[in-house]
Amino acid sequence: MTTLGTPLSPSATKVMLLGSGELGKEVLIALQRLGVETIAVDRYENAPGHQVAHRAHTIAMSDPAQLKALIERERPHLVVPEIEAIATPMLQELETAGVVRVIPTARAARLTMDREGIRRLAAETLRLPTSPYQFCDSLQELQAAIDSGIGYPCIVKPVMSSSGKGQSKIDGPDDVQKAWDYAMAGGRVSHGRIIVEGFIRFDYEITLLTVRALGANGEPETHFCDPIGHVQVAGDYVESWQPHPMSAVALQKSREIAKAITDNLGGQGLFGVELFVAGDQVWFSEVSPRPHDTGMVTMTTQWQNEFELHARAILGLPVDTTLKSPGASAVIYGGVEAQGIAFDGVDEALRVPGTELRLFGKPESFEKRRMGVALARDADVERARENAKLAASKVRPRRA
Ligand SMILES: Nc1ncnc2c1ncn2[C@@H]1O[C@H](COP(=O)(O)OP(=O)(O)OP(=O)(O)O)[C@@H](O)[C@H]1O
Ligand SMILES: NCC(=O)N[C@@H]1O[C@H](COP(=O)([O-])[O-])[C@@H](O)[C@H]1O
Ligand SMILES: [Mg+2]
Repeated sequence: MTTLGTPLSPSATKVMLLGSGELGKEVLIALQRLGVETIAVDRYENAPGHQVAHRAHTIAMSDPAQLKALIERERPHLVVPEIEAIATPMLQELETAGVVRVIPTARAARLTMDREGIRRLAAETLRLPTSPYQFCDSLQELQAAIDSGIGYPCIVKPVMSSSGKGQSKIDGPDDVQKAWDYAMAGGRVSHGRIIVEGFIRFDYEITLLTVRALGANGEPETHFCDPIGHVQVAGDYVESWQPHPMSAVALQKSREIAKAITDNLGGQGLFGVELFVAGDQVWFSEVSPRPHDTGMVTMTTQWQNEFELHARAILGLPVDTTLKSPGASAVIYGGVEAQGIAFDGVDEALRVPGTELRLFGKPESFEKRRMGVALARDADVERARENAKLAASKVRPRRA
């Protein structure tokens, strides 16, 4: 049985988000709607989630001492990681000591913060199909890995990074040094290690949102959302849509892979399982043990979006993953480097039929920082894609 309390009272159910960007902001809103007391944490002031939570804290989440002190001070019932770069060994320590419950589990947060942890689990322990890969600590090791089997083209990524930071494609020997230097500069936590992956020539890639939620008997059950198709540029998502059509065989394989990896990671919550598909062949790429950026489309396509599903699942509540309407999302980048920017054209954007906008409220804009997203629903998913892109293009960020 789940019992929820009253926020800001002794009965409160308290949830702490570690990372409070655009994804955490929506989880916080979903929790607020259930009367949960929310605590938003991020590395900078006035992060999107800070603006909607009961309390906001700014700390270095990768510093175990700061993280421990804050958790001991706030004593949340649940700690919900929202980014990778967190002192996850400390979370494991606190979970083992019974101080907090980490979503979905501290082990899942630790394994997925490092590409090596999750890739070895998927490929070597669970034997899921993945791209060929090697881990390297120097430019020489990278060159040797390429020469001894990974070959060209290949992709280099820092082991600790996300949203394509530090990631680049190597087409031939001339690109190797550049890719190494870029990876060294781009990781989220300074770390000299990279993964080099053989390039998969997929027909399309999907995110399969997979929810582990408690059934009526108290046992975890797995629910799948309809597949989300997406386009990535330089390792960062620019467009997504749902549903993405798939052959019955590819869909079945995708669900089997998603079930295998999420069963192993365990706990309760929503996962974004990233898969590459060519014909009926499916490769596991990676998994987020939390809502996924490409899943923002569910804010317009599902009865319960990915953030509501996460909130419900972690609280032990039932979930419903059914589609409401086909739809699409398109990213709005900052385009300028400035604080407190203004967005022109919001009215023109919202005149595009069936559209909605989310402007995240990030205090500082960078050229390639995701500042908002346009959503569009339409019975025809291709028209939804066009409309989402059109609406996004009408929003013009500028220096205020
Ligand atoms: N081995 C590969 N072969 C072909 N394309 C790849 C490969 N690895 C990554 N990509 C492309 O780069 C994108 C980003 O890669 P990946 O998901 O590993 O990076 P990320 O930084 O963790 O991204 P995010 O945090 O946004 O999920 C993939 O969605 C895919 O389009
Ligand atoms: N692919 C992971 C992802 O999309 N994470 C989302 O981006 C935020 C960081 O944005 P920022 O770099 O602009 O601060 C994170 O807090 C999370 O919401
Ligand atoms: Mg990814």
